[in-house]
Amino acid sequence: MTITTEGLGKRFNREWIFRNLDTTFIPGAIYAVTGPNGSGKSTLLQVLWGQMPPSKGVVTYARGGTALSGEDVYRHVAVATPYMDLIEEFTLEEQLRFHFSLKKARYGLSPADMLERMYLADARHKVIGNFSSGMRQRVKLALAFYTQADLVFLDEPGTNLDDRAFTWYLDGLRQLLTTGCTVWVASNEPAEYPAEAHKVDIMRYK
Ligand SMILES: Nc1ncnc2c1ncn2[C@@H]1O[C@H](COP(=O)(O)OP(=O)(O)OP(=O)(O)O)[C@@H](O)[C@H]1O
Repeated sequence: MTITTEGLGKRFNREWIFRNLDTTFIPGAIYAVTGPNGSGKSTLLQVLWGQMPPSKGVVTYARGGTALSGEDVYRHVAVATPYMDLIEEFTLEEQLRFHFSLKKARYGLSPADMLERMYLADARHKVIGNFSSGMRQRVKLALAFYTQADLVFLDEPGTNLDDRAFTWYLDGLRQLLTTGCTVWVASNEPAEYPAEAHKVDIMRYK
């Protein structure tokens, strides 16, 4: 899917978070959205995936040359963000089964395959409420990686990951990039995205 922004801007009250963003995001590419804390990286991602309306300008979506309504974009989106909640009362297996009863899985994976790939098979019957912060982050990333989606938004993906989990994340990201989807990584940490990522420095749009 191609996303085009024209004169895009977002403000909260009187403060412009970003403005005058004219960009085309092309399928199969990876974008690193960079900028200091509080500069607007998460806000830009939310505007791009249609969760938040812009204050100015437009975002248009096209899939295979056909325009797509902003209201239908959510069907093609997978997201992992710090403010996204998992279902605390579910076990990991229930969480996966629930999510993938609504969304199609990527790579033809079953929940059992996913548990193996996430190195969390031993925690399949543990309730999410008792997961550590690093385990939660792996679940969020796995849901984003393993959902069949054209657009994948990863906000601060390396948060709380230990070295082994970070390697798992980078492997998953690399594999994702072979599928032709478009990926956004909002991060100030260059290790969290490959060197070929196109940079979108939010500070240029203040
Ligand atoms: N719903 C909201 N209402 C008012 N202000 C908001 C709202 N959401 C975000 N902001 C403000 O917008 C600015 C950008 O926030 P955002 O979370 O997008 O930054 P960020 O670059 O992702 O930060 P971080 O690196 O800390 O995650 C901040 O000043 C924040 O306080």
